[in-house]
Amino acid sequence: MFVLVNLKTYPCDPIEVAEAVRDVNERTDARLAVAPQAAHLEQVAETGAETWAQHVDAIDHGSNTGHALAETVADAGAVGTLINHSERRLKLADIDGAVRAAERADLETVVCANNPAQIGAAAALGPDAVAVEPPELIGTGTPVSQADPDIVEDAVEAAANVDSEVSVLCGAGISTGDDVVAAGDLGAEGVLLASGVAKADDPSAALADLVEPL
Ligand SMILES: O=C[C@H](O)COP(=O)(O)O
Repeated sequence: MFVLVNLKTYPCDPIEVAEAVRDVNERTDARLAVAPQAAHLEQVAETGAETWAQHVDAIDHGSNTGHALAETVADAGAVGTLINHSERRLKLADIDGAVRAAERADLETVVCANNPAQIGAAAALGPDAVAVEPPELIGTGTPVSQADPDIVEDAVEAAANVDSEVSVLCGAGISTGDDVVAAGDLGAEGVLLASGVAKADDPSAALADLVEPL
């Protein structure tokens, strides 16, 4: 299972979380990665944790201001990027452009979507993975794998119908090892989570709990 921890703009210490991701990753068969804010990418990557960007733009080098260029994100040490997170929604053409930009910079891609229909459309753009996240469950602590298992199974089916090479992650409310196991039982190959780790008093213990049953 792939466990991708998005730090959003939570007021956590990105280095503390990244070191915990690195250390827990060494003790499990699961794959752990962390997605800090853009300004923290380099410091986080230097810890040795697998580092992802939260977003890249559909742009190339040139006359662009206030954007995230995929090559710069990769230079900072990121190996992958989220695209179209529920809190950073893009138009379809910009999702496509961001996937192409990430490919150009050799970044792995996870395109987020709200529901199975959008997952099918996202998979058609050829990312490495898609992540289904019902927006109403994000940050609630109520796991999607428990509150809405059908959405995960339907997303897995929708992606497979379009491109069987595209992996499916699920997210929203995931905070325990049981949630991760339930996601896997529904066909997800990974989970995307944030508050369960970023808001935890002890991020290292929260991460250890997440991967303990894997
Ligand atoms: O990127 C992470 C997702 O939006 C899930 O957030 P959450 O784990 O706080 O529900």
